[in-house]
Amino acid sequence: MLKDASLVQPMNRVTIVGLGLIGGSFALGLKAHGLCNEIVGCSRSQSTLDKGLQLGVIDRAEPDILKAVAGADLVMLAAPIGSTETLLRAMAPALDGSAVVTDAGSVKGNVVAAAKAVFGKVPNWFVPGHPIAGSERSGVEAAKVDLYQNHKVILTPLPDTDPDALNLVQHAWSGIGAEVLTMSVEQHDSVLAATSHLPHLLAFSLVDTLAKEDENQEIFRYAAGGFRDFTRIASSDPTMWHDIFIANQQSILDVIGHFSRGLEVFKAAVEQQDSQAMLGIMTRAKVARDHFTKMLAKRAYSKTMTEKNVVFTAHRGGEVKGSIRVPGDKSISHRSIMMGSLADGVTEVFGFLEGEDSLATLQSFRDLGVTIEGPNNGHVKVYGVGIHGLLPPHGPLYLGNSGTSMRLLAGLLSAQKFDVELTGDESLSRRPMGRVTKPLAMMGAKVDCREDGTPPLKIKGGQPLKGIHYDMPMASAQVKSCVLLAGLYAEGVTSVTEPAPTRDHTERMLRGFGYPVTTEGNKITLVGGGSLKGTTIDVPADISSAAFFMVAASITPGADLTLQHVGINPTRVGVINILNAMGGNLEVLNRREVGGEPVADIRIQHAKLKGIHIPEDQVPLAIDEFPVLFVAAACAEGTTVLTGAEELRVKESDRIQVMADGLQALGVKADPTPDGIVIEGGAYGGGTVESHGDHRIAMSFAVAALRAGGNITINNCANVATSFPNFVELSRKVGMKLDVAEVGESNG
Ligand SMILES: O=C(O)C1=C[C@@H](OP(=O)(O)O)[C@@H](O)[C@H](O)C1
Ligand SMILES: C=C(OP(=O)(O)O)C(=O)O
Repeated sequence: MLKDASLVQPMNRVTIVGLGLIGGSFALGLKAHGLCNEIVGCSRSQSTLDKGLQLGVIDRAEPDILKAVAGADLVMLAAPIGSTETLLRAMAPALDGSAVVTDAGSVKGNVVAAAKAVFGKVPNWFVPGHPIAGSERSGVEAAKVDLYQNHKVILTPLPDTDPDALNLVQHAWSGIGAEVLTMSVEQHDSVLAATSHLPHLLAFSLVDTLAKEDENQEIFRYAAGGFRDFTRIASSDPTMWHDIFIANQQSILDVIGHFSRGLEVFKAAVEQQDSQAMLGIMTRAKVARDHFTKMLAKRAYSKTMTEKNVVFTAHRGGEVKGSIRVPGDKSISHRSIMMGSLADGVTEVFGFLEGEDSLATLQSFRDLGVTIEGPNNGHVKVYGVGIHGLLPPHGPLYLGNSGTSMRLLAGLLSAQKFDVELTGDESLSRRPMGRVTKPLAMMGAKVDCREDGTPPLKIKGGQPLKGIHYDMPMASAQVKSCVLLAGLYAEGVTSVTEPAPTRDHTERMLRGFGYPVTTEGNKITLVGGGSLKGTTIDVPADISSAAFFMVAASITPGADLTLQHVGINPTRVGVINILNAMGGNLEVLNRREVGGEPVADIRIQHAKLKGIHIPEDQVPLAIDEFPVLFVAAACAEGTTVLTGAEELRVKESDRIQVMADGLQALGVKADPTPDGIVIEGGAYGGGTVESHGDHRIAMSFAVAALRAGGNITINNCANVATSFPNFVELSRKVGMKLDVAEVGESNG
């Protein structure tokens, strides 16, 4: 048996049994990467062996299988899977345990059964494998040196498989550029039945069906585009696919049954001209397909901190001039999908934020069975399923970076009949969820998190909820909304008191959907058991995104900027109040009300800012704006003191510490305190800062460059897309000088 040390040495001899596209490409890869000194080819066909020698795929041809296998370090079985048992039996006398044997068959259950039939049990030197690569071309002449480059190879070791044998096979595949995964034989066969065997079967069947039609000549003459794309794989090798359909019979029959039921549903929708059902199927399919395409191209749908490091270089200086509209409000966008889904009838949303956070909410409701069209330029159409119409999702709901999605969904889903799990990215997985699981437990919900109170959240379905009064220990709109959304399903009255006013979009929007909610002082109350009626929602521009430009204009000499259609809900205007209290020049113009939310245009001109002690009653009203307000403080004359803001420590990052570190790196005197920060204004330089994957930190330091003595390099900025996907474009439009690059791997 080859031991570990041999892994760094090239193998002495590899024998390929069955010299076609798959075996030949493996041989070429091993040779090209110097992983093997000699390749022996074995085939029943002399002409194949001759071709293999001629093309340089093999070094030696050996038609006698016993001779071919003797003395090999590795034997690759790459013949059609129907012949596996015969070939193993033929080579058995030459296998004394010194060679590792692997295979490349598309089905693993039958290969394992063949090995058992020949050897009594699966030998520990046998490592079943399957490269997920191929082409509709076959034969040794189609072999390609890079066929497996960046392709997946699945190995299905058994409990007894020798770890050294597994290592050797893994090393061979990864050495030729493949990505090696392991899974069980059963899992492999059912996954492949769905993702490979069924599509091939359908392609063969469709072409055969059409070819039998009388007018087939006509059909094929005009069959371009869709037909060609869909049926490319019907040119694959029939013998090989025959063997696969026999070998993986049960899994294939299961998946054909599943597919047939889906086809029947689609057929009925077409028959009945049921537009909602048809659009539901197709939008879900399109989204899923786009998602897979991005995943396969390694561009994640939701940008996370483990991806490439997106680096902003914010050049010192620049202007802030003109008139822009920032994207839609994130809080309102989340809620529009949630309530639109629970409503009876259709809800149309305009101005929806196409950022990763609100898209995570949208995707979750698709996963919960809701048909949602769009977003197309901020237009979303939600076909509400009614308050009891959500369906169990097929897996955990992934909420990316979005705390709002997780906490609000926790409330809403704790009252459903089905179990569901909520997961998120690295940052969200560190954020406290005890603040929602506690009141939900009081209502009778069963929501588990990790021992330290962090996600994932596992919600047990079928729990009857009862209304409670909850006196919130912290000012949090997410906790308030979570309890109120659970309250929709609870028996009796649910009420919440908040220690300070927080954003009231949930209450306003529930009323907009015709659900009575009362607010008396700091107490919000609703009664469970009602229903929501679909409506139209116009999402104003997000004041939290506008805030970056409010500060940018305030600190930049000569600046004069108008921000259009900004939501100025009184529970959100802390940033305007604070900047004006610092001596800022912000005018609120053209006030109007759109769909229950006040909106205005805001004109900001440069002003000399001065440091202040920020009034604590403004803290919840500007909770997301503090990172950029700290930049304003760094540009102000004198000292700015923030207190009562410990909540900032549990956002996407610890925003007090991370901002203090970044400001200090630029030479600003910034002293963090447990519940705030003390910042001395004055001149500062350039430098490199870490955003820790927090969108608001990244954008704040981009703004800081307007007054910096040098350029500012900001690491880990991919998550700007969570709340403000066109931040860079709009920054440049107003005259800021921002460059973006993607480098290496992110370090989080
Ligand atoms: O309800 C909401 O939409 C939000 C509430 C706030 O969080 P907390 O409730 O944790 O303060 C805020 O920071 C977040 O960006 C959005
Ligand atoms: C705190 C924020 O969002 P969330 O809690 O939804 O992640 C934010 O956007 O600043």
